[in-house]
Amino acid sequence: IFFYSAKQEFKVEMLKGKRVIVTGASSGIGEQMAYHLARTGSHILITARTEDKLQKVSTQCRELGAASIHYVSGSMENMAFAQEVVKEAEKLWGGLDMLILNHIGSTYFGYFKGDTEHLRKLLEINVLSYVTMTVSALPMLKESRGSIVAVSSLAGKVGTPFTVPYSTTKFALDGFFSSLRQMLVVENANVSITLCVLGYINTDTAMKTVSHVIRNKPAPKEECALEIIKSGALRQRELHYPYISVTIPLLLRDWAPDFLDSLTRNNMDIEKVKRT
Ligand SMILES: NC(=O)C1=CN([C@@H]2O[C@H](COP(=O)(O)OP(=O)(O)OC[C@H]3O[C@@H](n4cnc5c(N)ncnc54)[C@H](OP(=O)(O)O)[C@@H]3O)[C@@H](O)[C@H]2O)C=CC1
Ligand SMILES: CC(C)CCC[C@@H](C)[C@H]1CC[C@H]2[C@@H]3C(=O)C=C4C[C@@H](O)CC[C@]4(C)[C@H]3CC[C@]12C
Repeated sequence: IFFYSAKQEFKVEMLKGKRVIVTGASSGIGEQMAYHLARTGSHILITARTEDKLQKVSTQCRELGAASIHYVSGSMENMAFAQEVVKEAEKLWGGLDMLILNHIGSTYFGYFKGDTEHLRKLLEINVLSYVTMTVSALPMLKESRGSIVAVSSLAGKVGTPFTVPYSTTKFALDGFFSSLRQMLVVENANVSITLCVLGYINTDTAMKTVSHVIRNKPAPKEECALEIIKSGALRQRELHYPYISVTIPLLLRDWAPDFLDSLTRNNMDIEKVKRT
């Protein structure tokens, strides 16, 4: 099976002229995904809260060769806004080929003090808005035999310390999208779901939040963004990026969980985490 099932190769033409939504595209990995999509000549709709940043990203996308570029600004705390973004795609293009869910609400890397309200808000932004957009986009995606890409984390597959609310939301994405993937097969719907399991990436937010604590080197956001887009276009079930630093912990997870837990802690300078 290994030798005869040659993997399909990614080609730029796969995305040329495709209609794609990218959320959280005003900075970090989402911004880089918009640039890669622009280079492949896709129709792009980007969203986040900060309008002036979206404007700058749009200008850059136009220069890089996007077939078309639009943005809508608003907060994913609001489910009506999540629906509105999908409706905007329908208005613009009358259909959709790929939905890339990438935004997250801001969170802390530190001690969990039982702040249920923060967790509730984060569940809304990181999970419920993903569900809302998926539900609104599914009719169009079924029609186009399109793809859903959900950006998650190693912290949404294994327990990492200091990320209690964040990990809660990312584990939930695995539950929702893995079960939905099964349902789409049962219903004979040809819509692919890709869950992206990412390790530590060098975005400004991540560097500001954890670079003083995490000992290993972050992977580049540009390459990360490209791998996410490729995995979506190839309709892969999961992306592990960076490959080794995600795949090894996932292999250890079910067989040596305590060992993995200690490995993860040893990778951090725990003394440097603020105790406020
Ligand atoms: N960087 C890392 O080390 C890792 C990142 N990931 C995942 O990668 C993805 C991207 O992360 P990264 O690029 O680092 O994050 P960034 O902080 O750089 O980007 C987050 C994006 O989400 C937007 N956003 C924030 N709050 C809201 C809101 N309430 N409503 C709508 N949009 C919002 C931000 O724009 P604005 O503020 O303008 O709204 C921004 O565009 C996330 O899903 C994250 O979990 C996974 C593993 C590791
Ligand atoms: C087996 C171990 C060596 C691996 C440990 C990897 C750990 C340390 C890595 C894997 C995923 C990473 C987090 C992540 O997914 C996203 C964010 C959000 C961002 O805004 C702030 C940083 C934060 C919390 C990252 C912190 C570091 C994490 C936990």
